[in-house]
Amino acid sequence: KRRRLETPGPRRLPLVGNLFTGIVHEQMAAFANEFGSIFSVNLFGTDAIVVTSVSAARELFVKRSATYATRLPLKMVELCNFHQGLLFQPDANKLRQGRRLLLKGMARRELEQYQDIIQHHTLALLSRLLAEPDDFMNHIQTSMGDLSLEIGYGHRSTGKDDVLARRSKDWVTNFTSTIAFGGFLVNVFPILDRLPEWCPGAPHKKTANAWRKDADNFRRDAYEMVKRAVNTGDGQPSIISKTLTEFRHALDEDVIINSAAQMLTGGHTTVLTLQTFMLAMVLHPEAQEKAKEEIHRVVGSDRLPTFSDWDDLPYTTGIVREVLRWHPVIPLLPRNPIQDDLLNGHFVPKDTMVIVNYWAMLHDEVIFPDHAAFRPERWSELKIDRTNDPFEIAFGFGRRVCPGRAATKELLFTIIASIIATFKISKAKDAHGNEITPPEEFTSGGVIGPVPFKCHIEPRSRVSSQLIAESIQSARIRA
Ligand code: HEM
Repeated sequence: KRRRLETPGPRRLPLVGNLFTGIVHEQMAAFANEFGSIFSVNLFGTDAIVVTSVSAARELFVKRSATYATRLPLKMVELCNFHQGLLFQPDANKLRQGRRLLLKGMARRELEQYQDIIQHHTLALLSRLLAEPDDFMNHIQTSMGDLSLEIGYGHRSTGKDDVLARRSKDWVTNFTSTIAFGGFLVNVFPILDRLPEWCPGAPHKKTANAWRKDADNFRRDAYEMVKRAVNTGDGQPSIISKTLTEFRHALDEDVIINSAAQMLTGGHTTVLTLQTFMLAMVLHPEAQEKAKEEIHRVVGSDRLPTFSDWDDLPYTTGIVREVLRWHPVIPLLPRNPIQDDLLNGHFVPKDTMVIVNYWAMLHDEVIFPDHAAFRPERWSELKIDRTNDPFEIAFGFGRRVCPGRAATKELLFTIIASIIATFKISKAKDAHGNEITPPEEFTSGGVIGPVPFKCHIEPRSRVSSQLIAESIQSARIRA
């Protein structure tokens, strides 16, 4: 018999529960003002707990990590067999193995061996921005997708016609579509899966069958490609080739296949974060100018910034943190307790969906006054610590914290600082010469990014274009 949640929360309507008609994570954050940082909601009959403060998140996901380390898959994720990666892995042993693989593969000291790959794709992005600036949204996606594919599988994309890169892109797109609660009706009403495929209420079945087949084939083909190369001794350095060479016997083969593919979907968050950065630069030219002055003063104009400049560029690091805070790419993500629990004296049954509201934590008005504004200077005013640093919040907590966090910090800083150093990003103009101000509008779903917008991108000077060309040349010589 279903027991009702006793945790206080907003009043529900019959059948539908709490209706969220606007931006869900913002509306869920607003309820915290009335009900505190842990409250309950009902989503079309499913009871859920929402967590909106860092201290509450640490209490649950760090102190009570054994209870809250699980994340149950949404129905569509399960139907597509996408829960075999890491994000929704239900098997504790496979989860441990998969996390070991990625944490080891993506550790900062490991990344040093991939410096040439990171530099290659950073420069590829800069040169694409130089050649076809209007297509910047796609360039970011292509460059970051290619980067993940090369670090993960040792495969260097040959460009638009590269079959593996296209299949990888499809896998990432399909995976991210399934993880939005409202993206498929069957996620909201799992009972719909009992309908036969021909029934109008079950269009998800055909999609799930096709996506499952494509993903299973892609993940296996990509893995077999590396395995063959390792066996013949001509594998390029990559996370999988290293795994196969160094600790193949400690891991199940299906864990290697699925965890590596999860890295590609994880990498998509950097695409959306960099697109958010571009929007911030168009809307806040003053921030862009300050960062440019800082970079030119500290780094000079005869080399591109690298991660070793992090400590010397506080305003630029403020931009990186503010981009992650302003519109976090993952605003919400669930966890589920593996046993009944008590929260502030309120009963939480096993398997309840506990929604972590990262957006609410990063928009806490007490910690981040004028929270909706993009203000990189707030990071010089704040004493940065675990209660406010986006690198300690936007990447999750405890046992399930993002394994890509250290790599992302390095990558985002290097690319953002390099773009600011070499390009001026400003508003595009319409046919009459009027500036077009893009709206601060974001997609909805499990991972979010800005809706496509236009901007004007030009090299800061002839020296900037030369710097990009020379960096490409010297990278080629080194390779
Ligand atoms: C801006 C960039 C990124 C953000 C904001 C981000 C954020 C997150 C968050 C919030 C989680 C859930 C953590 C939790 O439940 O406590 C997560 C998990 C994960 N992330 Fe990231 N991530 C980013 C980049 C990456 C990258 C580059 C990778 C590539 C390896 C990656 C791979 C993963 C994986 C595999 C998981 C699942 C871990 C698990 O469930 O145990 N992420 N990420």
